[in-house]
Amino acid sequence: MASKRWDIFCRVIDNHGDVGVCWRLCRDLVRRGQWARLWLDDARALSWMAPHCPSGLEVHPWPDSDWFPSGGPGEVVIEAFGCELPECVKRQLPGASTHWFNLEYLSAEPYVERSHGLPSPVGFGPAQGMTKIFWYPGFTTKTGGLLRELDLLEQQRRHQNAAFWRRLGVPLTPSQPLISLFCYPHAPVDWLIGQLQISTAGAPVTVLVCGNTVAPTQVPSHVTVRRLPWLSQEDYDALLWSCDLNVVRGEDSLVRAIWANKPFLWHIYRQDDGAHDAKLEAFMRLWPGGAVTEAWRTLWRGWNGLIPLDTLGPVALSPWATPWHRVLREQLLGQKDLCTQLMEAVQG
Ligand SMILES: Cc1cn([C@H]2C[C@H](O)[C@@H](COP(=O)(O)OP(=O)(O)O[C@H]3O[C@@H](C)[C@H](O)[C@@H](O)[C@H]3O)O2)c(=O)[nH]c1=O
Repeated sequence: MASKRWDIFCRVIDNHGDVGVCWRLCRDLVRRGQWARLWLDDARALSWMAPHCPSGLEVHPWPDSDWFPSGGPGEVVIEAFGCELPECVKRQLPGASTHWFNLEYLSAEPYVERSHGLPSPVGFGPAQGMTKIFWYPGFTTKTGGLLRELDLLEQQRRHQNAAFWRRLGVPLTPSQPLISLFCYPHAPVDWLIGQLQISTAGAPVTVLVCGNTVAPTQVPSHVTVRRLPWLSQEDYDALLWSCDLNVVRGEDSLVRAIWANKPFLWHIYRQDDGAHDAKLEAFMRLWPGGAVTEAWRTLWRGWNGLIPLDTLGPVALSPWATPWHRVLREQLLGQKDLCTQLMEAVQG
């Protein structure tokens, strides 16, 4: 496809998912020969998430109300997660840009298929006459898809665990399970560590505490807890490939946990109106049936506070290799990734 100029706008709400998704998208676009500019109101997280900027990709501060570079916006403009475009950009859209997308949050709920691709014609204001398209990432062929680099499987094949752990300074103990832990502060982390003791019958386990995750306080002697610094996004992805069980949070890490091909536990972003409940259930409906899968659903509900933990009884987290995550991954690998779909949408 011919090279186009893409402008992606993102305002950081909290945490790192918004920047994480936009950076990933930009990176993927430039790897496919596109030009991308990422406009951020808070770029601090990029210092660890993205220490290297690939050529073809520029990061800029959020444009102020009356300044935008000469040349105007690119052919494709993406406002991420409903962030309102700056006035100066809106004014220049007609005539400059042929495509305008609002990239939405990821969900497996049914509204995603209904809403993906819906046009919103702008009837007044500086961008009058333009049409904004709602782009919903998702888990079915009727949605905008998931971010997945074209060479992801090749990268995973080439990945060398031992060298990776050496670089991270994590000592390896043969056959000792490794667990990555990335979750919100309200997660019942001590409970999880207690369950590990049951699952492994007291055999040694290493828990790698990621980012700003609160470390467990009640640590039995067979559990080693190590804190990792914020890693680059590429290293974080590789961490998920290298662990035996991944605990992830938010949406970007969820997708990466799926691609990692390892069992995982999702700590969903909690919403005040309780909307996360339906979102979690919708995601778990993607899984295949069976008793083991059902046990994992119960575990996920407990971990996310949807059912009381004391009704769960001991939870067997092992064997680590439960089949449901593999089935899901295989199914999703057969679908077109988000970047391919977006590029096809703007072709011509
Ligand atoms: C732990 C870690 C994460 N990361 C990256 C992976 C992801 O791109 C990003 C984390 O984003 P998420 O997984 O989505 O979790 P998050 O909790 O940080 O982001 C959240 O932000 C809220 C505003 C959204 O509404 C939520 O839905 C969610 O996206 O950080 C690293 O690059 N290095 C690290 O060491």
